[in-house]
Amino acid sequence: MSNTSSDTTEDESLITTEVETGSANWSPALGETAVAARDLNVFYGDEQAIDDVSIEIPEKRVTALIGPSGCGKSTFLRCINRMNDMIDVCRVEGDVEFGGKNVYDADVDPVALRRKIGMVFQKPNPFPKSIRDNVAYGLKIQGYDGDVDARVEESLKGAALWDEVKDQLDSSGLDLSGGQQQRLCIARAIAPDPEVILMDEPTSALDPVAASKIEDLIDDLAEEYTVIIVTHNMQQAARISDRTAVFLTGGQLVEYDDTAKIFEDPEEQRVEDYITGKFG
Ligand SMILES: Nc1ncnc2c1ncn2[C@@H]1O[C@H](COP(=O)(O)OP(=O)(O)OP(=O)(O)O)[C@@H](O)[C@H]1O
Repeated sequence: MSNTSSDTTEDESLITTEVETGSANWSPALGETAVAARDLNVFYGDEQAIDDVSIEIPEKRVTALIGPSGCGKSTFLRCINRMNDMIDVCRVEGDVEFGGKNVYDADVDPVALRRKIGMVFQKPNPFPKSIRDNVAYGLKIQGYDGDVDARVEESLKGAALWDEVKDQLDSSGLDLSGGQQQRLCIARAIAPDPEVILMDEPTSALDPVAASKIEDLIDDLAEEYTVIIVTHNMQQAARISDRTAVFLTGGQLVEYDDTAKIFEDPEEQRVEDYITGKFG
C-alpha cells in the first residue's frame, strides 16, 4: 500500500522483486516478494543461530515461522528490520532484501527501515502514555505533517480497537486489558504506514478470547500488509498463515511451503515428526 504513499523517499521505497519462477514450492498466485533472505547466516559470538537461510516471503500474505525453541525463529525475524543491531555480539552475513535493496547496506537507515517494517512483540509493551500518544509517537518522531488525530483514528480502526477506546484516547495505554494493549501496539506499528509487520509470538501472553481477536485482526491486516509471524502454536500457524517456514535446531530452514502442504503432506520426515509432536 505505501508503495504509492507520498512520504516514501527513494531510500525507503520498496521495489518488489519478481518471484523466481520454477521454484518447486512456490505458488505463482502468491504474487510478488516483499522480503527475501539470501544465504543468511547469523552468529552470536561463536554460536551460529541461523544457518544459510534463503527464503522469499510474499507480500500481503501471512507467513508463519515455526520450529522448536532455540531454532532461530526470533533471530531470523529480527534480521528483517535489523533489530539484531541492538545485540553487540550478533553478526549477520548474507543479504536481506527489501525494496530491491539489502537492508544491511551501509546507506540504509535502520530507523527509517523500522518504520517500513514494524514489529509487535510477545508481551504487549505500550508506552506509559495516553492511548493517543502511543499511536502518535512514531508519527511525531518521523515529523509527520499530516493530520495526526486522523491517522491515530485510522490506525486504531486498523487494529480493531477504535470502538473500544474512542471515548478514552487520553487515558493511559497501560490501563487497557492485555489484549487491548496488544492491539494498541499493533496500531502503533501501523501508524507510520509500514509495508511489513513482524510479530514475535503476539498472542502467547494473552487469554484465548484476546488471542482469537488478534488472529482475526492478522487476517484483516494481510489485506494491506505483509505479515510475518513467529508462533509456537501450530494450530495458530495452520489457521492464520498462507505460507509456513519450518526451522529446526541449528537455525536451518528445513521446509517452506504453502501452509496446507506443510501441515498435511510435508516433504521432510523431520518436519512431519515436529508437526505431529514427536519432538520439540
Ligand atoms: N541475545 C542473544 N545473545 C546470545 N545468544 C542468543 C541471543 N538471542 C538468541 N540467542 C541464541 O540463538 C539461538 C536462537 O535463538 P532464538 O531466540 O532466535 O530462537 P527461537 O527459535 O526464537 O527460540 P524460542 O522459540 O525459544 O523463542 C539460541 O541458541 C539462543 O540461545
